[in-house]
Amino acid sequence: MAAINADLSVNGYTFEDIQTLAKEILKHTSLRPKIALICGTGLGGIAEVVENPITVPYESIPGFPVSTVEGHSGNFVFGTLGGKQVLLMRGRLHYYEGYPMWKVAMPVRVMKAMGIETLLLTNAAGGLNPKYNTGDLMIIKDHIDLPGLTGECVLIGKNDTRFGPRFIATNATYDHDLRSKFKQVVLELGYGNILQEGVYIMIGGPTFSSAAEARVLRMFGADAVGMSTVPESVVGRHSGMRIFGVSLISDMVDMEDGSKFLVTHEDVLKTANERALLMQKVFVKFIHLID
Ligand SMILES: O=P(O)(O)O[C@H]1O[C@H](CO)[C@@H](O)[C@H]1O
Ligand code: HPA
Repeated sequence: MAAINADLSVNGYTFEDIQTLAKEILKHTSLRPKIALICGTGLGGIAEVVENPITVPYESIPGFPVSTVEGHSGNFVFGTLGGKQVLLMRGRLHYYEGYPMWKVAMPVRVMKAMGIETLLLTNAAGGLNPKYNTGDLMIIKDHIDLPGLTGECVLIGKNDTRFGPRFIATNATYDHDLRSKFKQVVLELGYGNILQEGVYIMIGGPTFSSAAEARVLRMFGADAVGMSTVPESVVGRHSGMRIFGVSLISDMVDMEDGSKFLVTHEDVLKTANERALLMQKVFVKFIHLID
């Protein structure tokens, strides 16, 4: 296998590095999926319903970073879901783990090099919209890239146009057709009462928001807050992929001064666990409907 050069001036991984990683991963399977799903915190259970799974641990891929967060196991899983070939990323990389932004989203470039055309993003997020409840599913209709707005956009650095153009529009990132298909599936399964559609804001983490910060995020127009997803969707968009995202509202963010409720990662995992079966059912039917 060729060496990974990781040239920092071109966002760490060169175009050739990405092709090398893709080829290395594809050696494990003859499947060539066009749909990929990134599993959010505690949402890796979706991989358990993948038929004839082929698991490729990140640590078996030379030059690939590992996931360090509980609830993210660190494997690619190839197989069939809803009658379609799929690639699952079970274990994402986060900025707060100490990875630079370009590394956080690098797997999306590898996916593109493997032939992925549609990227499905899932995450656990804190609810900011007072109408939401813990356990709700929020289709992402738009995002706020808070790190990007403050100088940490994932696309910063020299641009190699083989990945995508220097400047890209990020409005209308989340595909309308996929959003309505997902809505249809959740309604058909009888879960319309927990379905929301809203704006996701990314913070760097790993601190959960203070009450004053949470009020600011709400004032910005965000409905849910998390520490992921946006770099992946921006890189997916940059490379011309169709994007869909959904947040599981794992906790309601406290905005009251002096409140005694202190959210923990265990709370987030608990909600994800409670919704694991539903997420499996929804994604099997949803993926079945994707062209
Ligand atoms: O966004 P995902 O990976 O689902 O995880 C969310 O849950 C973790 C906090 O409990 C953070 O990593 C946050 O981003
Ligand atoms: N805040 C930020 N990120 C999160 C939260 C939260 O409340 N829940 C899950 N990820």
